[in-house]
Amino acid sequence: MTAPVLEVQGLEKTYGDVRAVQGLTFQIAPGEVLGLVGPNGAGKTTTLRCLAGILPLSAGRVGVAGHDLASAPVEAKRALAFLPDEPRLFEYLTVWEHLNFVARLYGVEDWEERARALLDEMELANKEKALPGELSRGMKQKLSIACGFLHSPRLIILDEPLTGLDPLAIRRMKASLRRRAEEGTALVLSSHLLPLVEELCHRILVIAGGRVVALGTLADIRAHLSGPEGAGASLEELFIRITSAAPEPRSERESP
Ligand SMILES: Nc1ncnc2c1ncn2[C@@H]1O[C@H](COP(=O)(O)OP(=O)(O)OP(=O)(O)O)[C@@H](O)[C@H]1O
Repeated sequence: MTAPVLEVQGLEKTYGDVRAVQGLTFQIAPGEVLGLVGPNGAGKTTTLRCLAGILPLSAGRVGVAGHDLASAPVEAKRALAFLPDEPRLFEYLTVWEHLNFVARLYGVEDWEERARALLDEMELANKEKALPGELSRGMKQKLSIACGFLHSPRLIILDEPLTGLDPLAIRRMKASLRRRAEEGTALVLSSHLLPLVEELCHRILVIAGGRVVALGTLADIRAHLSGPEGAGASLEELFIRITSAAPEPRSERESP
């Protein structure tokens, strides 16, 4: 069996006395796309930020491409890209300078050729000299994604990747993500757009109240949760059924 790109074991994150995420354990293989879905406040963003090494875990471990995120953070982070829902750009760097900066950070040697290809792919080829202030919301999102793809990460973590994109850009972005998965990149994708998750993801992790309530293919989740009568249920129908009974995030003052 190929080694997993992402290994998560017993991930737990508390903020003060709020247990935002607990007992999260899963693995992702190369080329696999995992969808992370759950109601508002379920713990999705917290989970993604823990996987990216932005938030320290309260308990558990995360391994990326065989590197432990706590004991070998540089190696682990070198293997991943995190694309938050709000693009974060440098106000005084142009589009091209962003790519140059990222290339230098990650030591990408043939970056100019890759950067040009990515700008073409993201339809930003005529914006090389533009500053972020001159870009639309969707263009900023595309630049952030181009920066994330530049070092060919083994794992791409995306929070609501389609926010702000127009219908054509959405179609192209889905194709870009699918292509990277076919090339062996593992993806974790969090979204409230359930048809997107249904379309792109091989497996789906449903989280509610900080806990995993379902993990598997859509067919697994259907079979497990809805019985024969729900055989044709969409992810949206299953989601509503699963999460309407799920708990709120727990306070540590409550009993476990
Ligand atoms: N910085 C913080 N300090 C304290 N509590 C936090 C913090 N960030 C998140 N929380 C709490 O942790 C829980 C999980 O929040 P999180 O943002 O991970 O949820 P989410 O699934 O991403 O929600 P949404 O779909 O609304 O974006 C919530 O109860 C939230 O109030």
